[in-house]
Amino acid sequence: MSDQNPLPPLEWDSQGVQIQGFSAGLYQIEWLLVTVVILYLVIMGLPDEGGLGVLAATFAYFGFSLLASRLRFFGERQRWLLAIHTWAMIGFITWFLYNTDGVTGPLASLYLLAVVTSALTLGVVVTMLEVAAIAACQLLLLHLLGTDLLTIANLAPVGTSIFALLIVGYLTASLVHAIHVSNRTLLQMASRDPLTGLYNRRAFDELIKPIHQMSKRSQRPYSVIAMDMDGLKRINDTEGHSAGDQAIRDLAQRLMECKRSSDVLARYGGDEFVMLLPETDAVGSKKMMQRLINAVKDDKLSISVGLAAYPEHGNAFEELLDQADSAMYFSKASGGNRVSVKAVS
Ligand SMILES: Nc1nc2c(ncn2[C@@H]2O[C@H](COP(=O)(O)OP(=O)(O)OP(=O)(O)O)[C@@H](O)[C@H]2O)c(=O)[nH]1
Repeated sequence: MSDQNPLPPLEWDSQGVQIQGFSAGLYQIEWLLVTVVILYLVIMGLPDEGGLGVLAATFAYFGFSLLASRLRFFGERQRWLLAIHTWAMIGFITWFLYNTDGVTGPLASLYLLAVVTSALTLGVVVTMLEVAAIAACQLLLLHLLGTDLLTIANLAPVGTSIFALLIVGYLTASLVHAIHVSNRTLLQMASRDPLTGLYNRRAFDELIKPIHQMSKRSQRPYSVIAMDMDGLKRINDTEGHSAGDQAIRDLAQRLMECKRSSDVLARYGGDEFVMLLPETDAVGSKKMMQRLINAVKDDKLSISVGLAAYPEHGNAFEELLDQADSAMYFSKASGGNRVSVKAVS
């Protein structure tokens, strides 16, 4: 039915989507870190003390990253599992620095990779905590390397680099948060009908795909409902366009109240609504629609309804929607305010 680009999941956790999209970038950052470390070791040679340890840690870290990228058992949508990646990164960098040029050398800026990874995916608070963890690691390193922690001259370089990490982490995480917010707003605008707040046609066409696939696999039924309001033009002509708008909103409200939470409801256009009822055959959905017709009568509204069910009326969603549509036109031609299951030629 629709060749448009697929939407992200509609009830999306924008940060979750961001994390998912970022997973490829995460491995690139990890492998960049390993490349920098190996380049350093090739150019500078293995450190006299702990050289083998550094080499072993580098291979272990690379193996961890490779395994995570191949097996995908970390499932980057889960934030705390992604946090494990950044902790592993911080631990590896700390071990590397311990065995090479310590906290005060240029290699300490490798911590930026962990901070940026965290800021892109885990938000401001977690990133600030990660910077605190990096500060603790740096102080521990200074202590292990025998530096006097009580002198300002020794602490100043660490303080400066931590301050820089804080700024980079905070600004990056804030920027990413702003992008989440605007993405969420854009998605809302692209997937909702502004008058009723229901899903629009594009969103509906995307949402029904997984339901159709699931029913096909399990051979469980589902029903497609086409609904059209009766007499909207008359309301517009006699009471004005805003009364027509209100009638559409009232109907949408009723439909929302009557449907189950698993049912997918959308305004398809004008005074036309569609609904998909998972796990419901034609008999069940006809009963439900009859109840709905009675319920909208209380609002002095009337609808014509047509329905078709999978698999009894067709195997493709488009076919079912066509069947439901022609059944709806049959209801309309029969005087409206009724539900029909199959169109009569
Ligand atoms: N107020 C309002 N009117 C709309 C909206 N969208 C479409 N319409 C109008 O609704 C009317 C629908 O006309 P018809 O398709 O003939 O529907 P009807 O008057 O309900 O007639 P039947 O469907 O035959 O019962 C048209 O005049 C459209 O301009 C909307 O968002 N708000």
